[in-house]
Amino acid sequence: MRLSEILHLIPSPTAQLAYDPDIYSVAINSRTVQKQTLFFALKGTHLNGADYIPQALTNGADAIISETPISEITHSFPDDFPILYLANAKHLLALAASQLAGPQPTSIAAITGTNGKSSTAEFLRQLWSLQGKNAASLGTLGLITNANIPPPPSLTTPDSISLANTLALLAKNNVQHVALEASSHGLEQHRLDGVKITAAGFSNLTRDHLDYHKTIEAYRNAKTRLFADLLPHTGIAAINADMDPQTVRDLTHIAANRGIKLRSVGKRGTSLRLIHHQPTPSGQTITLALNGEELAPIDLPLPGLFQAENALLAAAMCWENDNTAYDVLKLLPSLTGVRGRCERAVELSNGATAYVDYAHTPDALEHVLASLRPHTTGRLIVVFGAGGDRDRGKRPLMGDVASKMADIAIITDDNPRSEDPTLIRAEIKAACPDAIEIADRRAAIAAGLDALQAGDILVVAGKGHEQGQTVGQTVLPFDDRQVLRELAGVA
Ligand SMILES: CC(=O)N[C@H]1[C@@H](OP(=O)(O)OP(=O)(O)OC[C@H]2O[C@@H](n3ccc(=O)[nH]c3=O)[C@H](O)[C@@H]2O)O[C@H](CO)[C@@H](O)[C@@H]1O[C@H](C)C(=O)N[C@@H](C)C(=O)N[C@H](CCC(=O)O)C(=O)O
Ligand SMILES: Nc1ncnc2c1ncn2[C@@H]1O[C@H](COP(=O)(O)OP(=O)(O)OP(=O)(O)O)[C@@H](O)[C@H]1O
Ligand SMILES: N[C@H](CCC[C@H](N)C(=O)O)C(=O)O
Ligand SMILES: [Mg+2]
Repeated sequence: MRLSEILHLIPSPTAQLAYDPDIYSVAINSRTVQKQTLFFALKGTHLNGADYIPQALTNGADAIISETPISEITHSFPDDFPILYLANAKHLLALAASQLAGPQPTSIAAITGTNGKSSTAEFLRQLWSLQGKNAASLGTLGLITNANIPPPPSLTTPDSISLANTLALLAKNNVQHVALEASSHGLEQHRLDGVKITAAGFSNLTRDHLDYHKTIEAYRNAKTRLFADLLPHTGIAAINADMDPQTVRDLTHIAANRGIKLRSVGKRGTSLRLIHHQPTPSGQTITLALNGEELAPIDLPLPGLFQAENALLAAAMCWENDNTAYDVLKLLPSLTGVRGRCERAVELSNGATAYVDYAHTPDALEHVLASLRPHTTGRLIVVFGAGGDRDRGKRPLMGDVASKMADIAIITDDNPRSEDPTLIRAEIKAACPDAIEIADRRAAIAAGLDALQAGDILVVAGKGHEQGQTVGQTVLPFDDRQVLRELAGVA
């Protein structure tokens, strides 16, 4: 593809090119640049890609698009070398990456929200598979597919180049239905701008990631981009109507302005209204109304109201038109739980149980504890911490939730990353003074298990499916479920 063709992917390109090279690939990291590569020198969170232009040139870059004005770049270039300034090059990068990677799957559903993205994406993949479709999901849990495709780098929403390449590979392998997680970082950084989204879902918006977005409004605006900028007006749009009223108002407004028909689910939903949910030993029985018509109760083999909300959102993103909705709802009893999400890990001989859950926000912790409370006849015990190098403001809020909703709270380490774990624990404990503090996660889980009596439930929260604990730069092997099983003697 000629550089000029790439530039024409956005409106009104102003560049005059003295030389118009043939471009085979795009790169955002100077280290991955090869010949015939267009290097995007992006302004990052920590570094400036413009500082790596010399390396990109040494590696054979044939053209550069820079988010730093050319006048500020000290490096000299060969005559006629195409280097162009674009204040926000990430949008063009995403478009170029998808053009170069090739066709994408025909149905791509993207889910955003603070909590529930991975679960909803995975439920949607399962629903499609149960319909006999070759489906995949992509997000925090990695790439889940039958196709033999290398996974993209482990982000919830991969960078736009990896994303475009993965989608093209899925399409080549005849996987035409893909459920993607759209993280707020990914949306804000335009990682999804080149994805041909056919359905969008919004689960909820509560506190997280304010270290990055600074304000809840900026965080909400990043997420609503999925509906405002990325979903075509003909696409399927589904929201959880029970989330915070401001986000519901914003999404309703966006949908009305763009002529998008919103499907809404939940207790306040109109497309799929949750009339009643009754916990059962293995999950819950839910009663729904589909477009106002009450249906026979459905057995959902997943515990917790939040799991019902995620399953309903997935269902609403799955049916193509109202006539096929009922067929999709018939599949709900066949859903299976998602790894590390309210996952029953151990059942002790005295009948007490231990769950692993990925709650790492105040709202998630509240939901998982509220969900498991009806399943206990005894006490609810929680082992939890908070990640380092992430939103500090959520720590006391998580402490507050634990102190109010659990009978015993044990504060331990999550992924401290570059922070001092003692200080992270202290920030949580400030709002949870009665908690027991045990730094070592394995010892904390052991203490939780030791405390279990008949009828009690232990929730080990925060790390879900994760296979490691990041301390400094080192990732130590750690799997909450495996540790629980080893300690309980059922490994
Ligand atoms: C804070 C953040 O989101 N950073 C992401 C961002 O990196 P960045 O642009 O800030 O990188 P930078 O280190 O400042 O470097 C600037 C530029 O210099 C380039 N460079 C740098 C070094 C070099 O030798 N040569 C070179 O060219 C870099 O490639 C980059 O283009 O863009 C990169 C490519 O897309 C991402 O890999 C990177 O994710 C980092 C690893 C990360 O930890 N991100 C987390 C916070 C994240 O995105 N999380 C969300 C999930 C959140 C949720 O759970 O809801 C996610 O989607 O995973
Ligand atoms: N609909 C929901 N409402 C509130 N909390 C939820 C909801 N769904 C999931 N949770 C909580 O959030 C945790 C993470 O769920 P999930 O992995 O599906 O979310 P996510 O949005 O993908 O998270 P991440 O941002 O880490 O990728 C769950 O283990 C549970 O504690
Ligand atoms: N995607 C989330 C995952 C958090 C998981 C938790 N275990 C932590 O380390 O904080 C984040 O990057 O904020
Ligand atoms: Mg996720």
